[in-house]
Amino acid sequence: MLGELAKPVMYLTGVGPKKSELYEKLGVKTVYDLLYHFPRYYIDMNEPQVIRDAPLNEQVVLKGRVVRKLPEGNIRRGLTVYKAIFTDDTADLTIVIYNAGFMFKALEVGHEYFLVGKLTGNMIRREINSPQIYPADAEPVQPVYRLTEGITQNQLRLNMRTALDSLGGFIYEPLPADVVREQGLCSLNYALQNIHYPTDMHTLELAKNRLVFDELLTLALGMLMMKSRSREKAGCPMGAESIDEYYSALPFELTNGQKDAINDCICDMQKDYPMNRLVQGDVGSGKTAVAAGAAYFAYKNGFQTALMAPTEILAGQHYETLKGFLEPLGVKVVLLTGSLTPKKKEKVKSDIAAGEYHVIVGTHALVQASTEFRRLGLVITDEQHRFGVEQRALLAGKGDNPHKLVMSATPIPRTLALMIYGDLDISVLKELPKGRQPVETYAVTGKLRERAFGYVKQYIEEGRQAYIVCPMIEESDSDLRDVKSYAKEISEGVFSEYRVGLLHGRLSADSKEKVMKKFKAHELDILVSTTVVEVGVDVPNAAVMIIENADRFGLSQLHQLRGRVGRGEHKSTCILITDNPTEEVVQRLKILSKSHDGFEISQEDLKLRGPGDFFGSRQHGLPKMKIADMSQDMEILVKAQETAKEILCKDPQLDKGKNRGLRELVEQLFEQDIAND
Ligand SMILES: Nc1ncnc2c1ncn2[C@@H]1O[C@H](COP(=O)(O)OP(=O)(O)OP(=O)(O)O)[C@@H](O)[C@H]1O
Repeated sequence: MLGELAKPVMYLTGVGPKKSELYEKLGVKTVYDLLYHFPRYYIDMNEPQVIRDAPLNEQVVLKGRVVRKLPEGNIRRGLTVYKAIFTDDTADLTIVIYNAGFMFKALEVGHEYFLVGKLTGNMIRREINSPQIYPADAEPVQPVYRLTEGITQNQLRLNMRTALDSLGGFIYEPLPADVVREQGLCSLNYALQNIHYPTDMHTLELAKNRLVFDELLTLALGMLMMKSRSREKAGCPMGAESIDEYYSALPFELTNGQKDAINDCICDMQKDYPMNRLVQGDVGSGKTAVAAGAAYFAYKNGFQTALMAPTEILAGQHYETLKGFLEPLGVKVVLLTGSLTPKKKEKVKSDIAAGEYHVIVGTHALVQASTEFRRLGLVITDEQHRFGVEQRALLAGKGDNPHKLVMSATPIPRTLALMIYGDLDISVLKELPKGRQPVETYAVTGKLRERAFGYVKQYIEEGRQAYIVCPMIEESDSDLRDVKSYAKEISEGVFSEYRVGLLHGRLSADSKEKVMKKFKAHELDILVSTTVVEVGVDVPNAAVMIIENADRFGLSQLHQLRGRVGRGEHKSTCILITDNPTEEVVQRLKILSKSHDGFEISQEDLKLRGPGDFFGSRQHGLPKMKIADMSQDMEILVKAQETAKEILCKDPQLDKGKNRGLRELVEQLFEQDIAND
């Protein structure tokens, strides 16, 4: 299908072997890769500003002519400055170029140019330093690409032009004609020409829409095909056992959401293909009780359950919780982590293989090839976005195609969740357990730290516990707080009469576990910690949290951190301290004082910080997107999903001739992902 496009870039006129090595650093090996190396942004010269009105100290686009070139000056050795006077008849300015004599020489008096750069000086004497200069007949929208050392913007543009021209206007169209028509898309040929060299912003929009649609459609097809493939295989169908005794043994009444989610699982696990379900719930919504219910159902049916957590701390905690819920009912629970001694590990593993344990909780050690199960029926993963699709598949490969349950607190819109977890069904825990009060949240400057400490004291005196979170482990050159010196300072100073513990990621797994155990058992009053407490740590008696350098964290992360308090019936407080109270920081932190809804907060975070890492595909284990941004391209995402469903409904394996191009796209996208890992 690729034909000409599969040719190595080396064979393009103007590239050659040396440059093609540099191109590899950009992930560009073939002409196809080059064409899909999309611009980061564009410079639009369609509507240049007039010099007289152009603002100072901002990026501007100007059009005019060179009036005069001034004699060159040598500021010091190795630094030559070239100047020219430029006008558009509303005002003049001086172009200043350092060292790049070739650029200066190319300027011709009387000729017209576009200048792109920052105007400095004042309204009487304007200057533009080292501007980008384009002849007046250049293409009006100029792409700006991600580069690597040795390849300049102009070279890349030139090579791109050559690549586009070499295709002679013909590019294989992978989408079926009816899809292109129904979705009102432009052709792929048009899209590729115009994503690089749009004549204006409208053509760019058309091109972008088409390419984003292609990418999201491919992704949606792939995810749906994975889902249906897993349904083809027989699973571990279970019988309709009652789990009433689980409900009655719990120390609390489940919320309706929790009950529905457990029922969803029970229903799924009775089918003859494996369950693939995501339980999504905001911080503290009680996902573990859902997991335990599903595990108990598997137990009643004579199957083992494996629960995989992202950290040792969490694995330890899940182990304690599940033991508490399930052992009174006769279920044997065991913890299997990387930090067990080799001898102990061997023993635990052989007991698991012999079927001595019913529920096995652990970290990645669980996925190691050497762990054998006797009768694995259910695999639960916590916070799956840290694992990714392939890892999940690895664990699921054990046993006889077991049921799969994923728990996630990541608040993402449903459509997006469907895409990210496209191969999963979703249960959402909408409400929090009864009696929870919203965590009172204050954003203050460091000046109020003493008062914040006063609050903490008050809580401790009432029998509660406190977290203090800092961004760093050790002291560094930055002004950021670190847990080590902080813990020392407060335990020798303001909190000397209390028990202070220290937790961070560089402690050994054993020490981490010990500290967490002590904190859980209320043998510590204050835990000074890095963000290792962020995900899932559950100590309901902890009711106050101070977060230092709060401006360093994203809102969603702060929401996760804050979610460590307010998990019991006690009134709770979270104090965000910042020594950088700019207007923007204050606005951002205020959102947390107002909202307690993870979904709303993540939307705000998106608006303020842009998609960033949160939607980074690596986090979700999805193939990398080249142009689609799943947080921004929501409308196209929905259309792509609908189209994918329609196509697969008629042609589940994309075998038909007209869908063959799509099939190749799917294979390419998913294979590439595996290759990159
Ligand atoms: N229905 C309920 N009523 C009262 N308490 C509950 C209920 N369900 C769970 N809990 C308790 O609420 C706390 C939070 O539950 P859990 O740790 O499962 O939350 P989570 O959804 O995993 O949250 P996070 O994403 O923050 O880790 C636990 O102490 C748990 O025992």
